Amino acid sequence: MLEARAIHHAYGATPVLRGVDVHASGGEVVGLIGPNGSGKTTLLRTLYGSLTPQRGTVTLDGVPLARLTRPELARRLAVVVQESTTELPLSVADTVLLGRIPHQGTFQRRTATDLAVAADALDRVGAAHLAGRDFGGLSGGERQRVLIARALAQQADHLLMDEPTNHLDIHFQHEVLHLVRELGVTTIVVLHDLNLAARYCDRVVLLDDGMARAHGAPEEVLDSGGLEEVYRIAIQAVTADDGRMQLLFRHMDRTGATDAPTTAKGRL
Ligand SMILES: Nc1ncnc2c1ncn2[C@@H]1O[C@H](COP(=O)(O)OP(=O)(O)OP(=O)(O)O)[C@@H](O)[C@H]1O
Repeated sequence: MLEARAIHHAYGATPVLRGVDVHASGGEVVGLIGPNGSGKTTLLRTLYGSLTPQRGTVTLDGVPLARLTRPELARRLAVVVQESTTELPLSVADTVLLGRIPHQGTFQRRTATDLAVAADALDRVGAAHLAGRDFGGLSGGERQRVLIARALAQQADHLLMDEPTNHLDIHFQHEVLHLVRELGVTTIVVLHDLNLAARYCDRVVLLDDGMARAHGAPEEVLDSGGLEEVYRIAIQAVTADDGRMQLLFRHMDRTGATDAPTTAKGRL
C-alpha cells in the first residue's frame, strides 16, 4: 500500500497542499482529479519521493519512502510523468530497457529476460514497430507510449502516472487506461478527463486548492454539485449504453448562468 497522510507543502510562501490524504492498495486504480493548479502534480511528486513534503508522511507498505534506497524504490514503484522525457540519444528499445536497471546489478549486462520483458512491454502499448527508432524523433503520443512501456518493463507493483493520456489519440487514451486496469498494479493516476476517470478508476480524489474536496467511488464524487463548483462548469451525468456514467459539460459564467442551448436536441 502506498499512503500519503496529512501532506502539507508550500512553494515559498504559497501553500499548495494543505493536509491531503491519499492511499492506494491491492491493485486498485485511484484517480487524482482537480482543476489546474489544485496540487495534483505536487502531490504525485511527494508520492514517488521527488519532493519531500514540509509536513506529513508518505509510506510504502508502512515504510517511509526516505528509508528505502533508490533501487528498492524503483523495484516497487514505477513512474510515468511528463518531465521524464529524456534528451539522451537513445533508441526506443534502449529507452524501455532503462526500466530494467533496478533489476540489474552494477555493471551487469542485460539478460535475455531483460530483453524479453522490454519487448513485451513495447508490444503491450502497441509500439513494437518503434523499437529501432530514435526516441527523440517520436511524436508526443509515441513518446508517451514508450514511457509507459518503460514503466511496465520495471515490473513494479505500484504505478504513478501524471496525465498519461496527454498527447494520445482517443483510441490510445482508452487503450492505455484499459491496460492499466488489466495490469492489476496498484496505481495512482492524475487525470484531467473526468470521463476517463469515471470509466477506469476504482476511486477518485478531487483536489481543490490543495485540499481533498471529495474522495470515493467515481459515481459518488463525479455526480455531485461539488464538482460543478470546483470546476466552474455545468455538468450533467448521463448513463451510457453500457450502463456506465458519462458526463456532459456546458460553460458556466461567474454568476452561475450557463450557455443557452441552441436547439432542443443540443440541450443538456
Ligand atoms: N516548482 C514550483 N515552484 C513554485 N510554484 C510551483 C512549483 N510547482 C508548482 N507550483 C505551483 O503550485 C500550484 C500547484 O501546482 P501543481 O502542478 O501541483 O498543480 P496541478 O493540479 O498539477 O495543475 P495542472 O492541472 O495545471 O497540471 C500551482 O499554483 C503552481 O503554479
